[in-house]
Amino acid sequence: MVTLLKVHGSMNQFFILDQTLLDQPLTDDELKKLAMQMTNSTTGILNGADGILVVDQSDHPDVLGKMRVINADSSEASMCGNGLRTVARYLAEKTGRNSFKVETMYADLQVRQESDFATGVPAFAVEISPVKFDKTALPFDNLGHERLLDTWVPELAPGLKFSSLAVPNPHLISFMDHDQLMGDLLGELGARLNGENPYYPDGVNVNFAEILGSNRIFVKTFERGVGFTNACGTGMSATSLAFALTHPDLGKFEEPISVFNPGGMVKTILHESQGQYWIELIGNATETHQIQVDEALLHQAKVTTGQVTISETNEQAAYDQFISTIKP
Ligand SMILES: N[C@H](CCC[C@H](N)C(=O)O)C(=O)O
Repeated sequence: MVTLLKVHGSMNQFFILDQTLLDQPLTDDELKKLAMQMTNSTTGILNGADGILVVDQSDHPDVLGKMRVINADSSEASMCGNGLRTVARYLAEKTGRNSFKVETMYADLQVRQESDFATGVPAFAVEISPVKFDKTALPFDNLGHERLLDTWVPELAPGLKFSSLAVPNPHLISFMDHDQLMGDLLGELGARLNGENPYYPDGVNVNFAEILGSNRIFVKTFERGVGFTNACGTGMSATSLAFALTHPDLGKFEEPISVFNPGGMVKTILHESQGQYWIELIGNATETHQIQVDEALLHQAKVTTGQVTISETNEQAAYDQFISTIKP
C-alpha cells in the first residue's frame, strides 16, 4: 500500500505522489493518465484536484527531492508555486529538515518553513525563479513586441495593458478594476490563449489583478492546463513583480506584498540581485487527506473511491478559520 496526500496552497489543490515509496516508479505515460483520472471531479476521489505533484529522488547536492508538476489536462509544467510549498512541507516532515532545496525542471529552489500563518495553518516560503521577460523564455509570438511590460496589446484585448513573464512557467498579466476582473474576459482570454492560437502556441497562465493599495493586490488566474483555480502561486508571484515594475509607487521590492486571491491570501517579497529578479512566495501548506492505495491502481490510473482508504486531517477547519479573519 502507498500513502498519497491531498494538499492545497491557498486552496489550489493537488495530490502528492512520492514515487520513492513505490516498488516501480510510474512511466511518464502512466503519470499523465493518472493525473487525468485523479484530478477529474467525476472519475477522481475527493472531487479531484488541479494537478498532481510527483516527488522523486534528486542526486543534486543539498537537494532533498525533485518535484514534477502534472496539470489536470496531463500537460507537464516547469513550476508550481502553491504546490512547491506543500512538497516542501512533505519533505520537511519526511526528513526533519526545515530549510533545503527542491529540484524543479529548470532550477533547484530554496524552500524553508515559516511560522504558522494561523493556528493549525503551517506555512512555507519558496523561491520563485528564474524570472525572464524575453520571447525565448515565454514564448509569445506575432504580437510585434520583444517583451510585454505594461504594453497595449489590442490583439489580446482592446483597452488593456499587458505584461508577460516566465517564472519559469509562462504568465500574462493585466491590472484592471474589480468589475472587469470579475467579468467574462478572463475566462474568454484564458480559453483562447490555451487553445489553438497564434500568440501563445504553448499556452499561458492568464492573471487579472486589482490594486488594493500599497503592497496589496488581488489576483485571479485562468491556469494553463487547468482553467480557473482558486489561486496560482507562480501567477501571484509574477503579478507581484509586474505590480512593482509598473506601479513602483505602490508595489515595493524587499517588502512583504499581501496577495489576496479567491482561495485566500499569500505574501510575496520581491528581490533583485545582479540584474536578476527572484521572488519569495510565502503561504500555507495544508494537508487535508491521507489516502492509502494499492500501487497497482496507480499504474492502472484506477484510484477510485471504493478502492482506497481515506483519512481526513483536521487542517481544513483551521484554514477556513484563518480565511474568515483576512480582509482584502
Ligand atoms: N498551470 C501551471 C502550472 C501550475 C502552476 C500553479 N498551480 C502555481 O501554483 O504556480 C502551468 O501550466 O504553467
